[in-house]
Amino acid sequence: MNQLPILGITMGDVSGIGPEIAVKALNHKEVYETCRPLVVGNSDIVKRAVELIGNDLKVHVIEHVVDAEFRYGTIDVYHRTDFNIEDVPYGQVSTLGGKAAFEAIEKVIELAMEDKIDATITGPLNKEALNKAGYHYNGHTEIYAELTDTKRYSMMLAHENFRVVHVSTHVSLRKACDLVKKERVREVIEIAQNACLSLGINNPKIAVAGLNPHSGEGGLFGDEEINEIIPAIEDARSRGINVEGPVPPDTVFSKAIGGQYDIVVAMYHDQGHIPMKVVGFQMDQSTGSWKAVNGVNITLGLPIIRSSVDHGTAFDQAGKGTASEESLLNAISYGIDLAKARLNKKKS
Ligand SMILES: NC(=O)C1=CN([C@@H]2O[C@H](COP(=O)(O)OP(=O)(O)OC[C@H]3O[C@@H](n4cnc5c(N)ncnc54)[C@H](O)[C@@H]3O)[C@@H](O)[C@H]2O)C=CC1
Ligand SMILES: O=C(CO)COP(=O)(O)O
Repeated sequence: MNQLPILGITMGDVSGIGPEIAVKALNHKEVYETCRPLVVGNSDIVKRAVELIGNDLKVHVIEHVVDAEFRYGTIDVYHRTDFNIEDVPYGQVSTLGGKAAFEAIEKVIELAMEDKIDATITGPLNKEALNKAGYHYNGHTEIYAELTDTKRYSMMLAHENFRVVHVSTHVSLRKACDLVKKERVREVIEIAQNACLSLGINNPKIAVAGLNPHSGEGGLFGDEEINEIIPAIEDARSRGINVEGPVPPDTVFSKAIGGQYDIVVAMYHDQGHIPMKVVGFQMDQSTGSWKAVNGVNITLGLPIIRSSVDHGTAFDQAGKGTASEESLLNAISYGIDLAKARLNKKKS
């Protein structure tokens, strides 16, 4: 590739830590050596974040992607949604915050669908604010699926070589059990396989977690494994996919971290999220503050690339200048790799 990929970065909810971590990430010179980043969102909010951090980054407002300078020291901002920043104080849920977040996502998706940018990178949304503003979605995943007209998709979390893809995400635990169906499990196995291939992993080894304790213990603790999960695995195997399971959910993640699997298919949100965050989020015992907040959230199955932080809006830390930009840097790095793989695939 002659030119570096163009990344459109949203700040998520403007009352959270999203703007701060966007500005902190773009203060890393090496980011500009690997991609051409621009921020999509309100330019006054970016200026507020620059003031909060106290660095000397300039803000360059653009109306078209071609106007961007992509130069370290200046943040190109594709301005969206006018409002007074006093109306969106730090740490508060507001309809304005929800509206601004949605409009930035809508725009970044449009830019990617029009091939004006190569990947989208998203900051954390506050789902309460989003819904208060009248956008009735559970998160980015569902917004992206609808606005790109995608029917087969799934959420993947990754921390280095540890990857988890989910059969369901933002539903109640009760409903999540009902969503463990052969067709969906098989679909997610295929999505996992394609994700690994696009990351350059040949013949990926996929583990499918069970739903119940000890994967149901032969039907003693639930029959989803027998009726839904095993048939899905057998079906995927018959199509040449290197898949194993149901692996008891209490040990499957340790095995994956130990290098036995390239990706794990988790049956519901917290089954996959908890191990990922135990690994990526590390608290300092002596200070009680976070010393690491790592990991990335990728929506698989879309016609465009969406890579995201895997933490939330952290309203408790908003406006304090203490937020970590690590997860956003992870998301940028993943977005670059996926964009390069995609551009290479288009060429071949
Ligand atoms: N990618 C996204 O858009 C995500 C959005 N959310 C949303 O965020 C909101 C708050 O969710 P919570 O469950 O409280 O999770 P959270 O991730 O915002 O906060 C959990 C803990 O981690 C800390 N934390 C999070 N990110 C940090 C960072 N970059 N640097 C330092 N500390 C950090 C927070 O201060 C808090 O102590 C909810 O509305 C939730 O739906 C949650 C996860 C992902
Ligand atoms: O809340 C999240 C993970 O639990 C993030 O969801 P989205 O990626 O759909 O916004």
